[in-house]
Amino acid sequence: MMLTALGLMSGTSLDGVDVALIETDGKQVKAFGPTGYRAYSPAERNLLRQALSEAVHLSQRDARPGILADAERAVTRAHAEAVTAFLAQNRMRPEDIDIVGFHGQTVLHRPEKRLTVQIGDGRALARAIHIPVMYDFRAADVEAGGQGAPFVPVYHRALVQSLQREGPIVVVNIGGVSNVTYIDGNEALIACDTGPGNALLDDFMYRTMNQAFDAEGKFAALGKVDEAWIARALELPFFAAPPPKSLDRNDFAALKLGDVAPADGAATLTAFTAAAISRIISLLPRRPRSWIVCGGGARNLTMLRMLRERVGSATVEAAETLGWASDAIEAQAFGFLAARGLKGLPLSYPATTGVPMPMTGGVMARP
Ligand SMILES: Nc1ncnc2c1ncn2[C@@H]1O[C@H](COP(=O)(O)OP(=O)(O)OP(=O)(O)O)[C@@H](O)[C@H]1O
Ligand SMILES: CC(=O)N[C@H]1[C@@H]2OC[C@@H](O2)[C@@H](O)[C@@H]1O[C@H](C)C(=O)O
Repeated sequence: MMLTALGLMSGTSLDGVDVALIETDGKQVKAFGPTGYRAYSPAERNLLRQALSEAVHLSQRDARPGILADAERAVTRAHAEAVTAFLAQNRMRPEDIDIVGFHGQTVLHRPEKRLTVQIGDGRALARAIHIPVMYDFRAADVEAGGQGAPFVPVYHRALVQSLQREGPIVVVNIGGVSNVTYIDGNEALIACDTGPGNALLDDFMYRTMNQAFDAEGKFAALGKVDEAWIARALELPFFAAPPPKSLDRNDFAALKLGDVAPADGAATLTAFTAAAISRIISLLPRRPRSWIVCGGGARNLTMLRMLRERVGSATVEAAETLGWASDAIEAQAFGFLAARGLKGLPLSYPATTGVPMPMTGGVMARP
């Protein structure tokens, strides 16, 4: 049975809520619908940053001490507003949507402690928007001993099904953190986080240039890459570990560049992201022939160039050039995952999150 699924994603970049509609049976995507976006206000972004700091002390997934309760209310409200605006813009009613997939906002990710925390109240959202909501997608996986991330790989596989490209194919998502999905014919999916995405670079741009990010990678293009710094950073044990593996947004925040010219720092951090992504090649069964890049990092032309320089003769294409809605892929993915969860299909696999067996998940809230 085909479902009309609305996916909602608030990623590690803390920029806002992505909204995307798809028609799916949880296996294939029949049609892509409209997309939407609701930016966080500066005050909301600030609240989320504080929530991330406070969440470091959490030891239970459902505890909301201090500012985390405020942050959760703000996240739920922002998502409700995003859905209401989306429905109005597209002249739709709540009854037109079968299910909402609500990721929430990750504030802490510690898979080694079987802990991953996404704030956002699924029940309150269902009541506010009058649509059934599936949420807490990562909970069952971490509880069973999985990494709890990445979850987008099943959706990447569905997207790649209709694509004519030489395999193995890797889909890379460069968000706050980067993750890859390796697809090689009918073999099992392999996936993992690879290291930093844009988060280190964004934080650096904010500190040194008072800018939220390096638009199109123009600033990094002016700088000189410190390859020795990158080689040292890549010695961290995370990079040599085979998949599955996953990261918290701030896992590399302690890496310091020292006293560098801002453009050189931006160039080095951009190259670090590209180098960490290409580091995965030697940990995969076969060398990928085609790389498809999605997430905000696909708009960073310097990052794309640096990735091209590090993947040998393989092709590197931005997802947008294939007609995929790059910014909406994660939101689409959570709509797709909600449809899968509703049907009891697996969301994660031993080779994507390290969960002992293919695992379904998601918690349902009805209005
Ligand atoms: N025009 C652009 N030029 C360069 N970089 C850009 C551009 N637009 C977005 N980005 C980068 O992409 C980031 C946002 O990426 P994205 O929306 O994929 O992240 P996310 O979904 O929040 O993260 P994650 O996938 O880790 O959850 C921005 O913070 C910025 O660094
Ligand atoms: C715990 C968490 O929220 N992880 C995010 C983060 O952002 C990118 C990368 O790290 C990925 O593992 C994941 O997001 C995508 C949506 C995923 O689960 O596939």
